[in-house]
Amino acid sequence: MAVRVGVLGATGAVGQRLIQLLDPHPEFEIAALTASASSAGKQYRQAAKWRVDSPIPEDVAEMTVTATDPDEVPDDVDLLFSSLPSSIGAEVEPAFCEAGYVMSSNSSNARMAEDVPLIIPEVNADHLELLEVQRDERGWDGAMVKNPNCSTITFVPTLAALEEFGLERVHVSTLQAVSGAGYDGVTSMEIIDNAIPYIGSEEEKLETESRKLLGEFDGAELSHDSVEVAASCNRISTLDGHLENVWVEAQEELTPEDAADAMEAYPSLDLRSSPDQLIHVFEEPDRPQPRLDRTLGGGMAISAGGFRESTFGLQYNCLAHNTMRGAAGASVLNGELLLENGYL
Ligand SMILES: NC(=O)C1=CN([C@@H]2O[C@H](COP(=O)(O)OP(=O)(O)OC[C@H]3O[C@@H](n4cnc5c(N)ncnc54)[C@H](OP(=O)(O)O)[C@@H]3O)[C@@H](O)[C@H]2O)C=CC1
Ligand SMILES: N[C@@H](CC(=O)OP(=O)(O)O)C(=O)O
Repeated sequence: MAVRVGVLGATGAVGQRLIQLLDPHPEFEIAALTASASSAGKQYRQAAKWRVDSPIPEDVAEMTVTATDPDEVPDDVDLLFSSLPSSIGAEVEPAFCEAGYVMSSNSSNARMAEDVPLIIPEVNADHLELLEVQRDERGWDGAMVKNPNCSTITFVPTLAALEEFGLERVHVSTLQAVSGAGYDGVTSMEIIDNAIPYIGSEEEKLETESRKLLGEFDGAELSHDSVEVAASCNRISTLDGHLENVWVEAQEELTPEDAADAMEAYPSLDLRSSPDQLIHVFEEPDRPQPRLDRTLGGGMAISAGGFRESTFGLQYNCLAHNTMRGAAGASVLNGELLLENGYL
């Protein structure tokens, strides 16, 4: 029987992607949709300005949106996907977990909290056991799992593939699509014929979340990895797909061929939304490119290419679809991991 799920922030850009992925999902059944007070009580088709590139699912369109309040969500909903603005998430997500709901959240609040697992299933599924610590400390029947920032998700799997070489220092520079800023995030007058070398708090997120993801969980505490990470983030005028330039200094000798082989061999999982091949390695020097490569693996694969030796160690480029692998798809994958591990 399918698990009954709810979407918090269901009318937003990420909420709509979540509905697009969850509606046909064989393991999940959409049973609750929440948004702000101005949407509560409306039919979903009236509350949401549907902008996703497939028709609005008819059964979802007929559902009534409720306020984002634990008392408004039916008790037989077992899993919540949250795509709320982080300031709202910080207020309401703990109340849902306290009320017994298990939550897979995309919002950035609490990602760095010591007892909150920040998960990319193919990289650190073992960190999920941190939920036992979380439940002990907070007295929750529910649980909270986070997925990282979309730019973090793009480069961390490639670093995980190189960990055996002893990562010391990483520099990453991003070229981020406009969809990452949301529908109203940057105006056409700002971004056409332009690039913006600033995305608020993004650099700090890449630098800290990456070390948490690559850290070790010993059954009681999570220690962050010692690799030093420096990031520089830029908005460009692509629609979807974050492209990143990465430089890696390692303890061991790390040639371009070693790196390409390690990434190609890095395993995926057999969760329903995991791609068959997690990291696609391109030999062509001008790939990956956002328009050509963002939909690989149904938008859930990472791609990499342009491997070369540089003054600052190994250099390469990587890419992922920011609203699929980087947001809604990442939350769904974490929901599948929670299901597989008996949390639902
Ligand atoms: N856009 C993207 O590609 C990415 C976004 N994210 C993150 O995901 C989250 C959502 O982003 P996005 O979908 O773009 O945001 P949107 O602004 O498009 O959607 C926000 C959602 O939250 C609801 N909401 C707003 N205020 C409240 C409130 N006071 N109480 C309850 N619900 C409220 C909105 O409801 P209503 O329609 O009623 O206002 C809407 O459903 C953010 O934390 C963002 O940083 C992460 C990665 C990528
Ligand atoms: N800041 C990201 C999207 C985002 O909302 O990130 P976060 O999930 O960390 O809030 C971008 O602009 O591409």
